[in-house]
Amino acid sequence: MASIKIENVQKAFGKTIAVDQLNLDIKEGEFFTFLGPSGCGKTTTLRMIAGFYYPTKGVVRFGDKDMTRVPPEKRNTGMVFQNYALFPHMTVFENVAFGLRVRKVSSADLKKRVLDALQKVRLESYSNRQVSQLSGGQQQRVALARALVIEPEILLLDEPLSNLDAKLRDEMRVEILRLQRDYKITTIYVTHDQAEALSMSDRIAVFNYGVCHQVGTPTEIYNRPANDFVASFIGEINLLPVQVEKVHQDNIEVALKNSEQPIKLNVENQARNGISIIQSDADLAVSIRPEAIRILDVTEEGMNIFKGKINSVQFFGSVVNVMVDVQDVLLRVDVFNTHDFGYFYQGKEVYVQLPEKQLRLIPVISGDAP
Ligand SMILES: Nc1ncnc2c1ncn2[C@@H]1O[C@H](COP(=O)(O)OP(=O)(O)OP(=O)(O)O)[C@@H](O)[C@H]1O
Repeated sequence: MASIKIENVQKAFGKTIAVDQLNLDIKEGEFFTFLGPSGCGKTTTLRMIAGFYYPTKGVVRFGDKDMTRVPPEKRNTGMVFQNYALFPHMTVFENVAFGLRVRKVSSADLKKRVLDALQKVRLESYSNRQVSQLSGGQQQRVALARALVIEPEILLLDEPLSNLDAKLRDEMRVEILRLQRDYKITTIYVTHDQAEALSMSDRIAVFNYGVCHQVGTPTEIYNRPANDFVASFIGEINLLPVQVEKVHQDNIEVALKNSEQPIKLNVENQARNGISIIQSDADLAVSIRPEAIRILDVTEEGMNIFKGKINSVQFFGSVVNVMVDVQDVLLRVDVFNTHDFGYFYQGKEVYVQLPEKQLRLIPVISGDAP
């Protein structure tokens, strides 16, 4: 097991800067996910950790050891790829044994370790099968066993589930987490699937255009996004452009920019996204998750309550999505399906409450993409 430190790393391919000014501190035994859209630099970063690429600038450390220019075979990392990268004409046993044979492990030890690894991924009865006779999920288990059998310090998983159907994906998520906990191995998981990232990770780094925008636990990333990119990449969100009117010690008064009549909101004044953001030149928005907005039949005492009209209703089974028009600002509200059929309908007048603690004042950076 090892911790991983990435210090001011940049990777350029000619004029393309694939990764820039990257700093990450991944703890021993952590399940750490790189999340972001296609081409954002996830795989390039993983490959710099594996040693397949060397950084253009910066340092990669495992524990205190500088690994920046150490070749892959001297790093003790196990890697699993999206396309499995198995040898199709070899048996399951031989695929898993491959890394041990390269390391010249004695045949008795080799047999024991391969069978142990196959048992861990529940494929012990398949050891003599050709890999080409296995299902996608089984092949991915072989790839996992092959990576784990060498007892790596670090496990690197590059979109390992993206070739599997939805049901198998769910099963393999559980399997990977179980293995990670059994082996207590520092794991980096690359995905563009937010549900995978939120449900599996200890912490997540969110990337876009080669830049890491936020590192945090799944709840931090979801509840306290650092900017509009993170907010809208993960889950559904209402993003309301605002300008700051007044700053108080505990809260900030903002005014919505696009409303017909002035709408003022009170937002909690947090040190993290309060003063420093207000003093910067960034455009600002208030973000709120659809499930955090309350719909009321009658108005109540309280802050941030506005009269609106239902614009549309969509039924999704457990959740009903209600779009509410407040002074030309359209708010997405998700409510649990606990009301009678027809309770929400187009044109119905309602009140909405945007609870102060659920509102985040965040910088708008999406215009900055190269
Ligand atoms: N070997 C290479 N040569 C030139 N450019 C590259 C190379 N590898 C990656 N890039 C570029 O670097 C950027 C980041 O690519 P990378 O593969 O790291 O993204 P990613 O987030 O893993 O994407 P995906 O989810 O599609 O795999 C992209 O613009 C890509 O085109």
